[in-house]
Amino acid sequence: MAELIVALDFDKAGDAYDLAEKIQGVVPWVKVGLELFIAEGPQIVQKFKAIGFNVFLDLKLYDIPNTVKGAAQSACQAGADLLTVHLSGGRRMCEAALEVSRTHGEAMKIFGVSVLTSFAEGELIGYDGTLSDLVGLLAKGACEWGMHGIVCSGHEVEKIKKIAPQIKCLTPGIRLDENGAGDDQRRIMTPRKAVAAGSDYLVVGRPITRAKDPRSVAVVINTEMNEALEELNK
Ligand SMILES: O=c1ccn([C@@H]2O[C@H](COP(=O)(O)O)[C@@H](O)[C@H]2O)c(=O)[nH]1
Repeated sequence: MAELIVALDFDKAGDAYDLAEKIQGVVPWVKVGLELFIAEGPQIVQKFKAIGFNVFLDLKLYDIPNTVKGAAQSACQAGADLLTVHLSGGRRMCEAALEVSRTHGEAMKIFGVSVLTSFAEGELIGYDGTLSDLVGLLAKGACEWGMHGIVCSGHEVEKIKKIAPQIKCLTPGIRLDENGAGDDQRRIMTPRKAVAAGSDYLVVGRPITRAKDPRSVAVVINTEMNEALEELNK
């Protein structure tokens, strides 16, 4: 089953709650990212938990292992269900976050960010290969290290699932119109195609948060996701 996560990229708790109220009952997860977390602090996580949402804390940690371990501990205490670290932080850094998760019965899952969906081919400094190859390489590491999941664009999901069928894929860069996001995202995909490719979680921000009727857009996305799943299970 694929699940929808709505990215609450706001700088005020009030705006985030207003949006969360509109999607309650339709969407099981909210994402708290850097903007909201820095503005409101870790208590924001508990507040969304208290009103029934699972919380994806997308802090994309990248630091020395000891610092990441401390940050993961704080995230776990705040009540996050899922935390991100950058896979490019390497084995020891990712394992430091995983150790915290294991100490707490793996209640908080650790997902590794591969290559941000805002990158297009040729944009990574000092790297001449394809982004798909780089994601594949990082996915192999993620599997060896025991990561719970990988953050990747929809275009890399099939490749990752071939390398590691058991690992979860979380996909941002979701757009209802696949012809172009017209924004900062570069590797985009429709909800239907991302689920058909095998993605387990779709993260959607602006297509829902900036819509006139966020709940209706969330319903449309859920419908696409369910139809794609039914097609897969035929
Ligand atoms: O590679 C990545 C990793 C994380 N994100 C996050 O997902 C949402 C996407 O929001 P949209 O408004 O739908 O573009 C956002 O919070 C990012 O921080 C990502 O886009 N790409």
